[in-house]
Amino acid sequence: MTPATPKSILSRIKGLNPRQQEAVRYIDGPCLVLAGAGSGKTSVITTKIAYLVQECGMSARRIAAVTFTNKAAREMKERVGQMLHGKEGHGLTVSTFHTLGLNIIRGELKTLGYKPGFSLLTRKTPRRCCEI
Ligand SMILES: Nc1ncnc2c1ncn2[C@@H]1O[C@H](COP(=O)(O)OP(=O)(O)OP(=O)(O)O)[C@@H](O)[C@H]1O
Repeated sequence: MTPATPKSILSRIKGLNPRQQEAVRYIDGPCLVLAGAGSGKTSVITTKIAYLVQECGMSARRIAAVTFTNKAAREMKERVGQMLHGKEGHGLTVSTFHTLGLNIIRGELKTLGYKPGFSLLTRKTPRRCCEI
């Protein structure tokens, strides 16, 4: 059996509704998408990433897709991965905002004056530590 030909980005965009298409193609500034659960928000974001890379010639390194949960990040990575081919997705960031923040801190350790073995404090971390 011959493998299915990968869908072109333009045919993917054609499969979206007019409002989704508008959101994908709008590249002149920030774009807020307000939509209910399961209505196609992730489809807009993933298609837009592929559109930026494949049609607008943007390097994937310049794109960061940020989610709240690890599950959403995993799903988004998988869906974008189905659209980008070869090295197109090289350097793309798809992560939770926690991971993005941590990676920025790790990358800028020297500038921030932190040491490589730094620890993160969360709300659950006790503020007072009594060593005995
Ligand atoms: N225009 C469309 N026509 C038909 N199906 C669509 C369209 N847009 C998205 N879908 C399909 O609808 C389902 C939900 O889409 P998607 O995951 O993008 O929505 P979502 O708003 O991100 O969902 P959630 O709120 O659960 O995160 C998916 O199976 C997707 O392929």
